[in-house]
Amino acid sequence: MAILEASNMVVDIPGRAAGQPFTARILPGQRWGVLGPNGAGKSTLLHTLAGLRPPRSGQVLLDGECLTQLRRRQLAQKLAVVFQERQDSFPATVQETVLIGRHPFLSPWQRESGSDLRLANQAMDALSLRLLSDRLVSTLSGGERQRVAIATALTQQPAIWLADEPTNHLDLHHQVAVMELLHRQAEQGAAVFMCLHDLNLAARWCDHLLLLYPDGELCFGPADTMLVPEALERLYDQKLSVGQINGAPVFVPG
Ligand SMILES: Nc1ncnc2c1ncn2[C@@H]1O[C@H](COP(=O)(O)OP(=O)(O)OP(=O)(O)O)[C@@H](O)[C@H]1O
Repeated sequence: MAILEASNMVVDIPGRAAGQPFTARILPGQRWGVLGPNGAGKSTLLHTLAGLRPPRSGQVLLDGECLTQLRRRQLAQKLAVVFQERQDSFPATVQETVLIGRHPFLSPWQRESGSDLRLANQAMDALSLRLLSDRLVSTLSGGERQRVAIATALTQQPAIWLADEPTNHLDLHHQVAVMELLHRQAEQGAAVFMCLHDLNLAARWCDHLLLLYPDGELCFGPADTMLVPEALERLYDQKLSVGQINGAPVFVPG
C-alpha cells in the first residue's frame, strides 16, 4: 500500500495564468475520478502526480517523500501510469510488452523469471489477451492496445494506479471489465486515480471525484457530494437530465 499526496500543487498548464492549488491525499482503497472538459488539464494533472512534469508550485509526495527525491525505478515499483495515447512503434509482441510491467523489479539485463511470466499471463487473462499473446502490438486494434496497456500496468502490481481515460477505445463489455478490475484493485488496497470523460462510469465506479474547470478552478470530495447536476452542467457547459438506475445517478444530455 502507498499514499500519494498533492501538497499545494498547482499544475503547470502552458498559457494559463493561474490555477487553484490542489492539496489531497489519495489513500489505499480509494477510487478517484477526474472530470472536466477538453483541455481543462486532466492529463497534465495526472502526469504531474506521476512525476512526469514538475508542478508550477507545490509538490507531490509518495509515502511522504517528494517525487523529485525518488528515482524513476523506485517510483515505478509503486506507481503505474496508463497513458491516454501511446506510441507502440517498437516491434514487440503482446506478451513481451506486458512483461515490461516487471522491469522496475529486475536489475539491468536480468531475464524475467517464471513468476514474472505467471504475473504477465494472469494479467493477459484478466484483459482477455491470451489469444493475442504472440501478436505484434502494432497489429492490434485500438481497444486491444488499450487492454495491453492496462495488462502491462497490472503486471507491475502497482499500489497506485494513475490512469488517463482507461476505457479509451473500449467497447461496453471491456469498459465494464476494466472498471471492475480497477475496483478489485482498490478493494485489494491500491489507490486508483483516473481521468474519465464518461460521467456515468465516474458516477458508478468512483468514490471520490475531482471537477477540473478550464480556468484552473477545482473542487473535489466524495462522489455523492460532487454529482450535483448544476455543477456538472457548468463544468461541461451542457444541460443534463438526471435519472436513477439501481440507486446510481445516470446523466444524459438534456
Ligand atoms: N506542450 C504544450 N504546449 C502548449 N500547450 C499545451 C502543452 N501541453 C498541454 N497543453 C495545453 O494544456 C491544456 C491542458 O491539456 P490536457 O491534455 O491536460 O487537457 P485534458 O483535460 O486532459 O484534455 P482532453 O479531455 O482533451 O484529454 C490544453 O489546452 C493543452 O492544449
